[in-house]
Amino acid sequence: MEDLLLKKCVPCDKKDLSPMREETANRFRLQVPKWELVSDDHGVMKLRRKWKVKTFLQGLEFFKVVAYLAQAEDHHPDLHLVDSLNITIELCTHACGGLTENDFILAAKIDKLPLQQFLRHMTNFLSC
Ligand SMILES: C[C@H](O)[C@H](O)[C@H]1CNC2=NC(N)=NC(=O)C2=N1
Repeated sequence: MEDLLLKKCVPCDKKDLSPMREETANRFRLQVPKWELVSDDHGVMKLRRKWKVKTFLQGLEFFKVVAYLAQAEDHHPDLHLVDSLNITIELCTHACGGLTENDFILAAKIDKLPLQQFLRHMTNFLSC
């Protein structure tokens, strides 16, 4: 499997786009092991990772860094900041209601962002 970091998200407005199967998703996930594979109430597969930030404002700064990456890739994660300090990012491809390679590319690139400055404990750097 090619290095996700060397790839770029592709436009996902194509009608023939279909979500990957769980087996394929599990294979891709080996490259982004900090992300869990989850299914929502409608059975839509997503990637999810959690962090704890130092302050609420740092949470928003965290989002801003992720947002610039998302804009550059034209692929947009769901960003949650709950109970002031708890961040959850979920990735799926809305256009097809499931996971595509784009989600794994973005996950790999988020993992490489220098986010330590925002995080509450160094132990949480690897997620909490
Ligand atoms: C043309 C462009 O690729 C699409 O509008 C993108 C924008 N960002 C997106 N982000 C996500 N997460 N899912 C999408 O289907 C999606 N579509």
